[in-house]
Amino acid sequence: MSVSLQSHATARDKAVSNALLPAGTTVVSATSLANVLLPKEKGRRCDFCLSLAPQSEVRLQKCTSCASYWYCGTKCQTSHWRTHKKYCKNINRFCASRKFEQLEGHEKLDALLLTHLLAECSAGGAEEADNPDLSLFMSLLPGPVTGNNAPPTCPLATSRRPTLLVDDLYSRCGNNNFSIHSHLTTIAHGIFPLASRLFNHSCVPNAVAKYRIAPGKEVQMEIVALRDIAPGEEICIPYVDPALLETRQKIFQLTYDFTCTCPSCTALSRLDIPQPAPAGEELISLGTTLHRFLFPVPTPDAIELPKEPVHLETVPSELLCLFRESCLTELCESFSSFSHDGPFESALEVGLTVLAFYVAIYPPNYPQIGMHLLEMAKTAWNVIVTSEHPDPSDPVGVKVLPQAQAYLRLSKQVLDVIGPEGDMEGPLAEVQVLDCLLNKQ
Ligand SMILES: C[S@@+](CC[C@H](N)C(=O)[O-])C[C@H]1O[C@@H](n2cnc3c(N)ncnc32)[C@H](O)[C@@H]1O
Repeated sequence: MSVSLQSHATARDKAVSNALLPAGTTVVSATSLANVLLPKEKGRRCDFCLSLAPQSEVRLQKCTSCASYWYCGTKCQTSHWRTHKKYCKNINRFCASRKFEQLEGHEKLDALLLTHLLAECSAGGAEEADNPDLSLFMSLLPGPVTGNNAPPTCPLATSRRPTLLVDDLYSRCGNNNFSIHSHLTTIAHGIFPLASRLFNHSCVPNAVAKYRIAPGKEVQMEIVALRDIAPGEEICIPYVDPALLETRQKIFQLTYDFTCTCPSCTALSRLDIPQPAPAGEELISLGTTLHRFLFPVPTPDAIELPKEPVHLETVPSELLCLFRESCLTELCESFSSFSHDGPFESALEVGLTVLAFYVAIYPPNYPQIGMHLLEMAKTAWNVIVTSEHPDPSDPVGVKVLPQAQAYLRLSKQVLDVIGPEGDMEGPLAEVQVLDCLLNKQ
């Protein structure tokens, strides 16, 4: 393995690289011990491999016994039966019970994940000693949420009662629960003990988790280096979205029981971020100043992405009020609305400000930056194809085409580091299609 554990002053251990790991390297790859689909994905995706139902009319196969679990084929259904048979007969009664009905949405998901985990513990050959993944899971640090708060679980049909206590399992679930995502959309939650054992959190991480989803194959988590990682350097991943500038420290304390001391949190604790957050016209005007500060180039097509994380201390003090969560939320909503419904020119303007925020908040090569640049390239393409050309000597395309090409080039530069992820036919395929269209112009 390219990493080893060393002791850490406050986090028990940390993962350090054994050699130079170039950007894009898969540091660790693992399958889940247990996972659960989000309710919105039930029936759309296979409950075993998590892949989407084919686009055609071919439907997923239901489990004929409970009719509540769906599979893309016999192979997945057979593989899932090893654990699914433990709760298949009882799951519908459990989900219709008052104690389950009364739970909040996220607690229902936890209850099902815990049920899947218990089924794994009681499946044949799954005693802790026989199952390295299970013993690794039990070696994880328990979180601050103690077992007494464990949600109800579905009764299991088994003569082999799990020897592990529900409370002990649950106390390790909250702080070791990954959001499985495809192209940045969360589709499921999962337990990946090896990644949990190895990686601490940073809001300026040098690696991220991605998931490979393919029909008939267990979902694979890969931890990918975002930049070159030097030998002996600690490898950290983000536990929560670093864009949660105001709430993330609270989440670390409540869910993970630590205070983050990464360079971004240290800078934020020293800076005096003024209240109230700007909104409306003032937000647009300050946001434009932020993008001019971060991209001091004459035209948008000359933009280059910084090679190092932006130090928040270097941002002019009159722009610090932008680092309230409501600012990015408002700008992202405007970008999304303009890029869907137009005017597309306005989307490009707001989009540049969103890009400036992302570059200030996320480290280089962070997936959100690449995905946003792809949306910018698509929007620029929409400006070109929807514009009327009243003056043939000055078509909009002459101005916007270089922008579209620049955004696409930068998007590819970022997304290539992370490589293929999620369901097939993702953003990298879109980059290819757009590349053909733009280079024909
Ligand atoms: C998934 S485990 C990470 C592996 C852990 N270091 C170990 O030795 O098992 C998560 C726990 O590690 C600790 N941790 C993770 N990141 C940390 C950080 N940046 N600072 C302090 N503690 C951290 C917290 O106790 C957290 O609940």
